[in-house]
Amino acid sequence: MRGPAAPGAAGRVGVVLNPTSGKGRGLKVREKVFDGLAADGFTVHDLSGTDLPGATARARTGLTLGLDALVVVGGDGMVHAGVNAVAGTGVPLGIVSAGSGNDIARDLGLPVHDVPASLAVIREGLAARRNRGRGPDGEGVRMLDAVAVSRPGGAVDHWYLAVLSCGIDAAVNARTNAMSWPPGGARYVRALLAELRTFRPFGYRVTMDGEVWESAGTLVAVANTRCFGGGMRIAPDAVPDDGLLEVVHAEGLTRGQLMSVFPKVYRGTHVSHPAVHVRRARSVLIEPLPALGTMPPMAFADGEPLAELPLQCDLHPRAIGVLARTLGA
Ligand SMILES: Nc1ncnc2c1ncn2[C@@H]1O[C@H](COP(=O)(O)OP(=O)(O)OP(=O)(O)O)[C@@H](O)[C@H]1O
Repeated sequence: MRGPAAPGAAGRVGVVLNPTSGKGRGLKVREKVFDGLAADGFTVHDLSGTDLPGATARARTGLTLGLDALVVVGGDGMVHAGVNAVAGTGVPLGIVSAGSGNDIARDLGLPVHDVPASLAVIREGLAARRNRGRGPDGEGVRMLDAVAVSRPGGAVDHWYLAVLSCGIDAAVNARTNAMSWPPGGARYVRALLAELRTFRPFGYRVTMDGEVWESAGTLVAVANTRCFGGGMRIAPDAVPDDGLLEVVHAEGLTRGQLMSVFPKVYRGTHVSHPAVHVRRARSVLIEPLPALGTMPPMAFADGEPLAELPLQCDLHPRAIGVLARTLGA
């Protein structure tokens, strides 16, 4: 059995924990995470905040401590915060998944709702990295593409790792967040039904590496990984380290078509519907096109509200290192 490692011998990590993630799971696992990292020989800095922007800001500031890794504890929103802190810095991200959906951890093959297994990945990943020298890549760290989001022609405002969407799903998300009743999942269903009742297609112009698509549409999603929304395979063939984004767009579906296509998203079979199109690109500009439909909703990325259109998404190959299982382990 492993005994406790000497304090600080394994390195220095910052931890950003969301106590509200997974309906309070984040708070429940708090002690286990902090005690576990200390027992593994890490010096641990608590960089948690009181909300998502606060957590992101504290994580960014914490990087000046000279961290060997930033560890996020929570769901996809916390991975989003971590990505916004470490993108392009060379500091790897450790993920302890304690959220509701955990789409990113699942897509990357990381443990879900298993703190000891997540801590083992972090410990072993950093040990493998130490043994190989501190280069950006190598065993223990998986380099992934990340997506920079900006206003057209502007500076980078945000990063994301998984999926940006400004379709009906984003409208449902926004409506759910604005409701205080009923509790739990029923709120999402109620918002979905309300959105379907009043749905009129959005007007989009999407420019993908110069190719332009203009249409009344139901959804535009720009995906680096496969899933969003707790297991919906919106881009079933997306690969987060292939240097390409998958752009999924659905034409202006009728309510009936929507009801039949929606369940297929869980298996990823919606992409064979004749009104659903998938393109690969590195650079994607999404603009509202009022002549063809209503104003698309605010974009969500990694499940978090991001910004109104127009938005430019640019793929940056291998911009993020995520602590992952050592090959062969
Ligand atoms: N102290 C906090 N730190 C970070 N985020 C917080 C905090 N308090 C509330 N939040 C909110 O928690 C949300 C992110 O939650 P997170 O993604 O970690 O868990 P989840 O939503 O349960 O899981 P998933 O996104 O995987 O479904 C954000 O929308 C954020 O506004």
